[in-house]
Amino acid sequence: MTRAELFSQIQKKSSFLCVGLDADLAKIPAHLKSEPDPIFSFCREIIEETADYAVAYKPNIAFFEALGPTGWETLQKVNEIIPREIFTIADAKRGDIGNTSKLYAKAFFEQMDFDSVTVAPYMGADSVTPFLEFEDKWVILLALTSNAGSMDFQLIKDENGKPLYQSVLEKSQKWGSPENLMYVVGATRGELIAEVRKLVPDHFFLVPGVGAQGGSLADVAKYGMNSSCGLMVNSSRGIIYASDGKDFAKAARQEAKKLQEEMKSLLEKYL
Ligand SMILES: O=C(O)c1cc(=O)[nH]c(=O)n1[C@@H]1O[C@H](COP(=O)(O)O)[C@@H](O)[C@H]1O
Repeated sequence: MTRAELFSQIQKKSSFLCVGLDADLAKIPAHLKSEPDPIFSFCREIIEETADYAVAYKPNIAFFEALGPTGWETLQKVNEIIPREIFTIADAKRGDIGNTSKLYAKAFFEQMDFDSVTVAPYMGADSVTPFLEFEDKWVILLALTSNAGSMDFQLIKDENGKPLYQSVLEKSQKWGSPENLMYVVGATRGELIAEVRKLVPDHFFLVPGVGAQGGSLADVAKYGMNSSCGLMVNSSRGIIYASDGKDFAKAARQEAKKLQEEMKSLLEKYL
């Protein structure tokens, strides 16, 4: 998917919502457990009920890998039922020496036809660029993550006072462009999102951390929105586990709708 196509969908739906498919067998409603593929049934209903409000879906690969070989088949099936105009993110956080990264890229872009994959920058240019060689496919590079552990490395300052995440942003911009490279910036980072936006004015950000992790959607829009929106804000547990009863998908729809309505007013305010 191109950047223009993504932006046009954001405008059409008045939404920049990414629904995170962190589908955990231990948390899905009990009545689904007798289905032949409970995780697929769960994701299918969630997708059907939230597709009107979502511009992206982000299956977190760990939740599928943890099921063993059948988990990969489930992931493939889930990706195939996501409507084609909706952006898909394989949240796999990959990155390795070049020839290995190339095969990770083939797995997610060719075997499974995801639009994007999350990649860790730690191993540097040759671990990331193999993912950037696929037409209309995207790397979403971890920049400033939402978790407490982001302090351990990302916020460490060099001798000039520059935090590591800023070096990641500066250097990695040379590897790709706003047409094939996005950044993960946690919603829990508040005003630091503005610092990131200053360094990368045009790139899209994937912003996890609203909902269960407590980040503020209003702050994300205030500090991070650009003239093409430039944001996809993810919520996983806050949407998909809104209810653990038979009404789980309808409850997910309500949560997605609530976020979309807030996003609509933020788009009207800042775009
Ligand atoms: O790359 C990510 O998606 C990600 C980066 C980050 O900094 N923080 C973060 O929470 N995530 C992912 O975003 C999702 C957040 O889920 P919820 O907290 O349930 O909304 C999970 O799939 C995380 O793996």
